[in-house]
Amino acid sequence: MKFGVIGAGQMGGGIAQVAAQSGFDVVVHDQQQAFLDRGRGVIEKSLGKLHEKGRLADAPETVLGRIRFTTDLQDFADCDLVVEAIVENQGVKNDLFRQLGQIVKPEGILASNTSSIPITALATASGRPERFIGMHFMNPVPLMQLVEVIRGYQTSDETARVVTETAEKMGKTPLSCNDFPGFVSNRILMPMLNEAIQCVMEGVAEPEAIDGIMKLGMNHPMGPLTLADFIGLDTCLAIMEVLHQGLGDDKYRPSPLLRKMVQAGLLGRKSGQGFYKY
Ligand SMILES: CC(=O)CC(=O)SCCNC(=O)CCNC(=O)[C@H](O)C(C)(C)COP(=O)(O)OP(=O)(O)OC[C@H]1O[C@@H](n2cnc3c(N)ncnc32)[C@H](O)[C@@H]1OP(=O)(O)O
Ligand SMILES: NC(=O)C1=CN([C@@H]2O[C@H](COP(=O)(O)OP(=O)(O)OC[C@H]3O[C@@H](n4cnc5c(N)ncnc54)[C@H](OP(=O)(O)O)[C@@H]3O)[C@@H](O)[C@H]2O)C=CC1
Repeated sequence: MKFGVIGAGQMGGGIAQVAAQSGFDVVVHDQQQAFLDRGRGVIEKSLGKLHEKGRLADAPETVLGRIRFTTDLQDFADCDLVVEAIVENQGVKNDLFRQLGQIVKPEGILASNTSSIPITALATASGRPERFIGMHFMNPVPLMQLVEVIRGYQTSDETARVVTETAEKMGKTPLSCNDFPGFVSNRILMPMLNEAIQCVMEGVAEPEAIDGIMKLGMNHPMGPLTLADFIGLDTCLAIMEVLHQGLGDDKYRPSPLLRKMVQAGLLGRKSGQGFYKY
């Protein structure tokens, strides 16, 4: 299978890495060479760690050798499956899928790693709704077991079968759900993170205490503010906006503090500062 990934950020890089670890030929796109170089560096570091721990079947160079980096979308013409992992913005994703629908061979499947945006709407933009699906990996992709598979209104059984089997070949556990805002994962996770941010805003406790209470008290591997910083506060805000708008209930209102931090450019780990400094 020829596997395409659009976006060499934290998710796109991780998806490309795990696809290559599974033996697929992978092509990865980003808008500029500098972003591809950064993504390649992150993949190299991750492969090095996994190799050290004996968790890689092939040598890191062999895995890396299966990945081609490009700034040209035309290189996706012969892909069997293309997974998009660019910014969580419906307009930007629609534009990309309009282009990919024209470029990728007609039998190719297009998938989005979106955290919350309606799969059915993106499927329409692609012009091939039967061969369109949500393939939602979790962060960090090399370590997390789940792929949430989201069927759009017109996704075919064959598309769902191919994507489920591909996720299994990547060593993941695919679990499926229907196309509702935030799907299952972020409809349940993100309100908790938003509530933790609201607790900071209201002075309920310091960030360290909020994270400590949830880690030690609920056995969560990361506290909610550490996790929000890890995901990216811009992405968290975008997901809350989709939940709020899509479900029409004020219980999903983004915390004003979350909004303010994103406006200030404090995006978490990726910008060097969020609730903590990195
Ligand atoms: C927003 C969405 O749409 C959906 C989402 O993805 S929501 C986010 C979902 N993800 C989570 O909730 C993650 C929660 N956190 C965790 O599960 C864990 O903290 C974790 C799996 C990330 C890390 O595991 P941990 O047991 O806490 O141990 P930790 O010591 O931090 O890391 C384990 C090792 O993995 C390594 N590691 C971390 N990321 C890695 C990566 N990408 N590749 C390779 N190795 C990695 C660490 O460096 C560490 O190595 P050492 O032992 O050599 O130091
Ligand atoms: N962060 C997370 O924990 C998770 C995120 N997701 C989803 O994955 C997707 C990517 O998230 P993540 O990897 O965290 O984000 P990053 O910010 O790490 O990467 C975003 C990628 O999108 C590219 N991009 C930004 N703007 C545009 C644009 N206008 N046109 C084309 N490409 C653009 C970026 O390139 P550049 O460097 O050029 O800006 C970068 O490659 C989102 O849909 C997100 O919701 C899903 C699961 C978990």
